Amino acid sequence: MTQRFEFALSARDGRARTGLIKTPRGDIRTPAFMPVGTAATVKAMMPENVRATGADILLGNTYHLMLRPTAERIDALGGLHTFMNWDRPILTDSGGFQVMSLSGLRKMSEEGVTFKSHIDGSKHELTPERSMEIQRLLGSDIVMCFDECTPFPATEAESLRSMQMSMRWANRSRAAFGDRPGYALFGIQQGSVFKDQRAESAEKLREIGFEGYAVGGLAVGEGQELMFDVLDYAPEMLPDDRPRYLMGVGKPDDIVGAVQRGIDMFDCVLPSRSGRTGQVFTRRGVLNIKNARHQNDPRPLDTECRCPACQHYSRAYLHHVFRSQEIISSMLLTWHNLQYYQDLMSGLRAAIAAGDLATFVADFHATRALGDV
Ligand SMILES: CNc1nc2cc3c(=O)[nH]c(N)nc3c(CCc3ccccc3)c2[nH]1
Repeated sequence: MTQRFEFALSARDGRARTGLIKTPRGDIRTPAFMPVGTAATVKAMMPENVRATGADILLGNTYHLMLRPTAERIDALGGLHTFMNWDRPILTDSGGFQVMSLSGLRKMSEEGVTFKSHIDGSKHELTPERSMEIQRLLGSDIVMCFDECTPFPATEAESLRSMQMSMRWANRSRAAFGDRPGYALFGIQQGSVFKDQRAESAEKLREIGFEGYAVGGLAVGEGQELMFDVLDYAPEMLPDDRPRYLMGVGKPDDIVGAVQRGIDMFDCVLPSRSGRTGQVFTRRGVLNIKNARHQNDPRPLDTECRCPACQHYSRAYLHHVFRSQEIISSMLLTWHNLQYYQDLMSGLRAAIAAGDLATFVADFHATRALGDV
């Protein structure tokens, strides 16, 4: 086990890369999908079962945990790893994105953001310094800079102002983070869909220096085509030898396209959240188990899947427990969707290592086009 945070690339295929992030709490195989554990739990999953799907790292959330149960209480109880019984790496977001998407009444300034809790209306403040302190109290292994995710659409002027404030906040985040061997601080590139601004942001982050870099400001409603247009140049503006994390992405085909464009790390609520609404990901596309067409179907969700849902239950059963709003429905569908995502990532890693990513991607799309999900 290393006491340092290291990233080693083991193979490349075009712009795609596969490698390993080594941390004191364990290794992360890249390209990696990181399940979201917002309130110190991946909903409907026990941590050992999240690990069983193949996940090497989980995500936590500064915004949610600072409101409830508070970072100070989690720290007093031994930190987030002990608190949620996950001893492998945890990445936490810095909170700004969630404030803008969840909180009531908020005021932005150069200092940071003040807002009212969506839980009880109490007043709170987040600044780069406070965000670093919260993430330190939580004990997260990968800390994200406090930034503003520029809303989409934004004019060039709005985007430039927002990005430049995020870069000043990145400076303050780096200063407040301090010297913490084995822990990593990731910078977040902004600049919306403007190439020159993405370049300016990347240069500023490189100047400051981070252990990893995120492409922020995407998956905010711009659509896949525009996202891929940005990814055609933005990732490669970031240091080649450090992990690149595309925040909030995404659907399986978003991930495949982003891996082809040089992204190493992903997070998305889709597999867990949509699982609870009956949406199921399979190699032949997406189905919704709520549909009456499944009520007599004895087949598993996906014949190639090794998860408990596919090994022991029929579509008919899963339809029944979903319709009956049984708790096991959320458990089995979440497990299956997370397993599907992890199997997709291990397929991508193997394909890059073998130098035949193009074949993998062609098969991925062809299988989904077969229909008959
Ligand atoms: C769904 N789309 C989406 N686009 C995002 C852009 C940004 C961005 O530009 N800056 C930051 N800081 N976060 C972003 C997030 C949240 C990702 C997250 C959620 C939960 C836990 C850990 C991490 C985003 N999510």
